[in-house]
Amino acid sequence: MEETKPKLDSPADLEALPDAHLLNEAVNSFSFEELTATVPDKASKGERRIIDNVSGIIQAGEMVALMGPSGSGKTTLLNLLARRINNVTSSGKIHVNGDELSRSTFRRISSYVEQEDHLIGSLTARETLDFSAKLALSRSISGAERRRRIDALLASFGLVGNQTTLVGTPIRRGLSGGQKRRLGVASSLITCPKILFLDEPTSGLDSVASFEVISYLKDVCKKNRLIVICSIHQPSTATFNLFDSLYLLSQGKVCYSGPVTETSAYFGGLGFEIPHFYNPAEYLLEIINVDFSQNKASATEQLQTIQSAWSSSGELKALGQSIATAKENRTEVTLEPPKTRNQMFIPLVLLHRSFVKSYRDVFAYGVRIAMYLGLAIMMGTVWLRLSTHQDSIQPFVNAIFFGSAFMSFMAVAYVPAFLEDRASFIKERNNGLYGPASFIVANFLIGIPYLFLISLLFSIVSYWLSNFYPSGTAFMYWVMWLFLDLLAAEGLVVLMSSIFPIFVVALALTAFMNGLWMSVGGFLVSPRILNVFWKYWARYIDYQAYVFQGMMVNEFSRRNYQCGSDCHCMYSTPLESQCMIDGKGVLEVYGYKTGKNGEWAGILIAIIFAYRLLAWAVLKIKKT
Ligand SMILES: Nc1ncnc2c1ncn2[C@@H]1O[C@H](COP(=O)(O)OP(=O)(O)OP(=O)(O)O)[C@@H](O)[C@H]1O
Repeated sequence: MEETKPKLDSPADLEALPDAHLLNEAVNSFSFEELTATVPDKASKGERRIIDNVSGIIQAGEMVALMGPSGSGKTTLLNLLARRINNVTSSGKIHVNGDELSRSTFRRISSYVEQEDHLIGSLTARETLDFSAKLALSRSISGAERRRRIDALLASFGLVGNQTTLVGTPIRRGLSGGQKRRLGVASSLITCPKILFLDEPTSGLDSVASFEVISYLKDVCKKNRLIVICSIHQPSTATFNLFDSLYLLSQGKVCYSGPVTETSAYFGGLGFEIPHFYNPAEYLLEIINVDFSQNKASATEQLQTIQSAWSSSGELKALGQSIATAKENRTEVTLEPPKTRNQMFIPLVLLHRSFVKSYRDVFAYGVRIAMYLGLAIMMGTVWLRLSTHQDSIQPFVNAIFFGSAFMSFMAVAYVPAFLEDRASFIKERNNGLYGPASFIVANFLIGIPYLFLISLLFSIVSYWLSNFYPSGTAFMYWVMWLFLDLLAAEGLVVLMSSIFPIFVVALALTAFMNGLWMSVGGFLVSPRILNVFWKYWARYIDYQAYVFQGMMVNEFSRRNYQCGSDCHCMYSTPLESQCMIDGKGVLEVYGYKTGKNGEWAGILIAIIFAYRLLAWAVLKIKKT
């Protein structure tokens, strides 16, 4: 049915502030020829074309919809056009102003907005744009100019009234779905791209919110001569009519490409009259859809008729002519020389952003602080006021194991927060904002104060309640071991989640690795009798082993324990004649030497850096 055109939130929002920086003067046309993508086909053991010979040309100021039934190849085509494809075999040519551009120049003039927003929920709309601007823009751009650009973008996308509203987290409601989408688009415009790709910018939105997103986008596109290409599922009539051109795909082939205003005449000419009061997008999708048809054979025949009509159409010939003319009149894309960004400044901006997130988003660190405090109270009350009688020796050892191994095991709670940060990083890296080194450095630095706070709080509660060796120095050593333990455990989470950025897999693998380190760490099986397979490699890179032995030495190197009234000592040490056990005797059973704190702390620091370095290497290689 024909819908009425929804109204925008506030027409005043559309009175955008001057946004001359967005004006595209460099790109006049974007053309592509004979784009084809193939994937291996398991059924035929051959290849399957998922994009088949697609050509087109888009002029500056034009907003284009890539439309088609589910699985028709919209996302693949969008990724091909954006030169982001990396898991299919592709061929064809892409030109800007009739010229072939290098990948790096293409990156500079284009931006990609993914379906998932990957916005940081605990930032306000304005802060989101401000951090994007700080990351993207050269420091030679003044603060006043940056604020002017942000004001212009907020106004252009109707977000002035919501600039101080949080994006929203699972427990704090923030912007609406449509406002979030508009903010995501606005933040991708901070780098002033000339060509903007959007993957289903209206998915998950109702028709009013979808209309708003697209109409704000159209306004910005027209005013600034941008090229905007959106894949879109099934727009309402009002939204469909906002687009200038349509690329209609089915089974990877073009069924029509050209002005939206001419679709009705074109399909009418083929005998597919779009009924009055019917959503044209819905009708077009219906006539080219084979999957949901009752009669597959006749639907396939109909689709083939439409596709062959297009391939022999005058419109396609005219399109080929326009592409050829653009190539003949090739003009160079002239851009200002790239302004260098201060690479030292980027980790600081990321650090600042993570800091804001960490104190606003209870899930980032708040939940973990509470969890560790709970564990500290549990540990302190279970191993409550242990004495220096020999009966407490084993409970002390057990408590040390719990304090080191279990604490590092619980670092898996960091997986979701890291995956969220990683997703933001991938999006921002793909849009050329910063690389994995800045991300890893900032992520490491922001964790330090929080992990130190967790170590200190945990120790204050549990150390004294359990009655570990009561001296200030021993307490500080304990805090140090725990702190290094948590830094290494977090490094392991970062590494595993970088390799396998899927929540359940990252969680399972981190837990598996920690389980392994726990098993070979020295408590469950004494290093003296650990089998050679594990003994000669795993133990040396097991961060938990160094923490365990450091804490053991901290407790047992300076304390003696009473054997009780019957003078039957569990450990034979030189103090046996005095009915006492020298704590060093306990260490001997485990094979731990004293005086090696510096060496062990050094190895732990090396392991911490190795985890981060490996994570950096993984992020450098893995692009998605
Ligand atoms: N890397 C790949 N390997 C194998 N098949 C692929 C790959 N990428 C896409 N395909 C297949 O290509 C076809 C087109 O996929 P694409 O995601 O581009 O369609 P779409 O129109 O965007 O679908 P939807 O609207 O459901 O998101 C689908 O059949 C999909 O399964």
